[in-house]
Amino acid sequence: MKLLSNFAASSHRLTDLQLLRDADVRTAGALLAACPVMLADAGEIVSDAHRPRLTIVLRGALAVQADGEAPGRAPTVTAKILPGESVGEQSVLDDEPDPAILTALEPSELLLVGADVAWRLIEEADGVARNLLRLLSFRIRAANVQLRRRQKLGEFYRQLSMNDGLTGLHNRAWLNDMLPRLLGTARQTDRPLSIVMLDIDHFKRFNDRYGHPQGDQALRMAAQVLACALRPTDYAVRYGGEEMMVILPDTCGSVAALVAQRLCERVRQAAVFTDGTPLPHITASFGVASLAPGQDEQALIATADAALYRAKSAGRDRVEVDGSAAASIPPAASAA
Ligand SMILES: Nc1nc2c(ncn2[C@@H]2O[C@H](COP(=O)(O)OP(=O)(O)OP(=O)(O)O)[C@@H](O)[C@H]2O)c(=O)[nH]1
Repeated sequence: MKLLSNFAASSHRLTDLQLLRDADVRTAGALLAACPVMLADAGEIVSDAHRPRLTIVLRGALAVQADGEAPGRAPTVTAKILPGESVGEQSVLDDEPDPAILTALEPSELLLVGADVAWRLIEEADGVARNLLRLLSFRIRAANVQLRRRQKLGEFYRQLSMNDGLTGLHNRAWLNDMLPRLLGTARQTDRPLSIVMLDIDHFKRFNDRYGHPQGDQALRMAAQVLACALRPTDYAVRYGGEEMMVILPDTCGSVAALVAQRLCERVRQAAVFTDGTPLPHITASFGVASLAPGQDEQALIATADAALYRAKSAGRDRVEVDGSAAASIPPAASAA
């Protein structure tokens, strides 16, 4: 930066400065008179990493870049400071150098006010403290809005990472996070919890015969059946490939078997359409298990999987519950 003059010798007016709006300009003028007015070239870094100070833009513009950027990453511009505006108030109040990086966006004239003068302005020039409070309050509100936006965005991406892209159901990451918690709640409240594992029947044949996109459509349809048939307190998860899981909190095995039977019928009855053309109906096999004392999530899933395997072996398109064949639905005409 190049020294142009002190503020008293410059042509800039105090009343154009945001911090001095409606303030005691006579006192402020006397305090600022000796402060240097500097000329910064476009792209020049003008921040002082060693001392707290107020930088007031008289002409041109400054970019403020947050500190702590990862090396090699393009820094993020968090604010643009225009003529009349200032930066560094927080550093003066904290008596710490400003960690932000200030860069001139164009040839700029800057008034540099050291922390000692800035404090005298606050204490001696009426109106400066009020303007400073207004400014800081505005910045806090703007920072809060930005924070809320980031939180919402973070939540959006978190949700996205917890959902299966094809079916919209919860995914395995969600299951790994949530199932232990749901089991914990069931144990703490001494309430039952059941799960249903389901697997589309002869899905390989369906894919081979009608094509993978049509198979995808069948998976979406099955997911929709689950989403529509369950209570708001139940959860549907895409467990893997063509296998899905339903979690039924507060539900004993016999009720879970009825739910599974209802799902089995609805999957069988639902039509799969591609481009408006109906394809043969699909079926699915279901295994039901209820949380037993001392059982963890792995054991619970293994029990439901074993029941599902039995439903497959018994002819598919049916429901099997825990160890016993508690429910069985006769197979209907299917694509296979
Ligand atoms: N279209 C489609 N197919 C999938 C997807 N994920 C898994 N599959 C297919 O699902 C089929 C599963 O086949 P298998 O495990 O042999 O089981 P199946 O043919 O359903 O036979 P059973 O389970 O014994 O009734 C495989 O061909 C996979 O490619 C998917 O996202 N989309």
